[in-house]
Order: sequence, then C-alpha cells, then structure tokens
Amino acid sequence: MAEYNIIINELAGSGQGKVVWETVKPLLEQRQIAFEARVSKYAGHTTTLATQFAQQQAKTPETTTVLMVIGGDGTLNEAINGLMQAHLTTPMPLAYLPGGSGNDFARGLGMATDPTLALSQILNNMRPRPLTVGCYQETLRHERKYFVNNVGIGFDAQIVDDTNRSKQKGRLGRWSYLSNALKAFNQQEGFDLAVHEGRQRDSYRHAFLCTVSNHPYFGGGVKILPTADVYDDQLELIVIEEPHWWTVLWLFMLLLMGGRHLKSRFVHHYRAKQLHLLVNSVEIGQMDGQTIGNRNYDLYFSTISYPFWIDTSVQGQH
Ligand SMILES: Nc1ncnc2c1ncn2[C@@H]1O[C@H](COP(=O)(O)OP(=O)(O)OP(=O)(O)O)[C@@H](O)[C@H]1O
Repeated sequence: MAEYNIIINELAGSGQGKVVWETVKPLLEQRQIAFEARVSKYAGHTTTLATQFAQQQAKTPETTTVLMVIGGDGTLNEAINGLMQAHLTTPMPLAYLPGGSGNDFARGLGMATDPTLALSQILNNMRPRPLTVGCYQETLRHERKYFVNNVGIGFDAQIVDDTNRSKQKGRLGRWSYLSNALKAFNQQEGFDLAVHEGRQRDSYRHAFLCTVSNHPYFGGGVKILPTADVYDDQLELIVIEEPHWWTVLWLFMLLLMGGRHLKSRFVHHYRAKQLHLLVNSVEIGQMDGQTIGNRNYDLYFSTISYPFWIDTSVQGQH
C-alpha cells in the first residue's frame, strides 16, 4: 500500500501546476488515498519540503511512502535534490505529475501528460522502478547536484535565462524557447571547452552549445539527443562550435529529419557513464531549465539509479 507526500508548485507552467492539483485532489479523495500536501511557497522551497518529507517515518512498516511532485522539470529537480540531501539508506520513491510548460522529463520517460492518466500511472504502480538520474560534482564549489533532464553551458542556458526572465513563458509556452533562441543566438559567444571522456581529451576553442543530457529532449520537446535514454545508465553530451546562421538552419533541418544532425561535422556527440567538462571563462549555465549562474566550470558528471513510482505501461484510467 502506498501513501503520498505531495508537493505542489502552483506557479509552474504559468498556473498549470495549480490546475493539475485541482484536477487530481478530488480523485485522491474519492479513492480515499492517504496523502499530505504542501504548496511550494518560493523558489527552493520544494527542496526543503522534500528533505523534510523524506525524514518523516512511514506510518506502518507495510506502507510505502512516495513523494509526489506536481510542477515542471525545475520542481522535479528541486525534489530529487531534496530527497538526496536526506541521505536515506532506502531512498523514498518519487512520483511526478507534469504541470510545467516544458515537461521534458515526462516526454523522455514516455509518461502521460494528461493529469488524470498520469495520476493513474502513479496510483496503479506497484513497485519502485529505478530510473537514471544525472549527477555532477563541481570541484570549484564543492557541490553535488542531481538532474533529471540536462545540464547546459552556453546557448541553451542563455535561452533558459531569457525565457525565465521574460514573462513570455506563460503566454507562449514552448514557442517562447524559439523566440528566445534567436535572441540567445546573437548574445552567446564561443568559449573554450575541454571534454574528458576516459582517456580521450578533446578541446574546443569556440564551443557554443554544450549540453549533457539524460534523455532525448530539451527546450520543451526538441529531440536533440535521440539516442539518450533515461532507462540506461549513460549520459550523452552534444557540443556545437560557434555556427553561422545557415549552419544552424541546416542542423535544424537535419534534426527534424530524425536526428541526422548528430552525423554532421559541426556536431560532436559523446555517450558515456562519466564525463568531465572544463570551462575557464565565465559562462551561463542551466540545470533542468533553471539558471545556475554565470561562472567557470569544472564538472564531473556521472549517473545514479533512483526509484521512481510511475508505471508508464498503464494507458487507461482506472
Ligand atoms: N511559490 C513559488 N514562487 C516562486 N517560484 C517558485 C515557487 N515554487 C517553486 N518555484 C520555482 O519555480 C521554478 C520553475 O518551476 P518549474 O520548472 O517546475 O516550472 P516550469 O518552468 O513552468 O516548467 P518546465 O521546467 O517543465 O518548463 C522552480 O525552479 C522553482 O524553484
């Protein structure tokens, strides 16, 4: 039997988080599911709430306590980081109801985005299911962070920053990424990047886009790394050096043709369980759609396996 601790980011997806909660709350009550719900009150609050929930004891030994998060990818990111900060010997399973504007993790997982069906995929799940979560160790700041989607330095982080700043996100949804992409294209300059993968050492003088990903999607559905898979323990990295605008158009066309951009000579593609990235200039970075600031980077990437509580094979509402 499962009981649920629920964290809601009502502001995710410009209010979609609230809509999802208002849809599923009566369904939980109807089915007499045991739950305790808390609303995220400020950026970072979900992390604190997740740690607090993780530290509570389950009511009975037969009960599995699941943390259910309602929000977008940024909220899910805060939740996984909060759960990891609790250092539990048996990690608390994590469930997720997509309520953001991008919902790339749900897409990568193949879970439903319709709230009622997504709830069915959670309530009808019977056991924890391990999924891969990315992790980086930042040696300059001594920080360890976990991500469900991706970490990017440069172009994509610039888009994320512009998108989160401009209030466009609510009005334009995924298209806000596109309009901000044009702006970011003009703003972003090439930077020095070193990539270490095992014994291989590559350096790029004019890196423009550098994204480490746990699954294929970024920017609200762009299938940038088609072979990345949340069900295996590998990460994928894409590096593109400062391109001319016609190269961007060409790559975009190849991308639409089923991921053929990865074969282009302008694109560098890595697939590994561990990666080390070094950037010595001050560049903007993002993690799961949230800016991580302007700084230098010395990042060691790896993966962990984390128990999720979602059964994507459930396709009807029970
Ligand atoms: N009450 C709150 N007030 C302000 N910000 C909040 C609050 N609760 C959570 N947040 C912040 O909102 C940020 C954005 O949320 P989230 O990423 O989940 O939604 P989104 O950006 O609409 O979705 P997506 O990432 O899927 O596009 C989170 O990183 C979180 O820090």
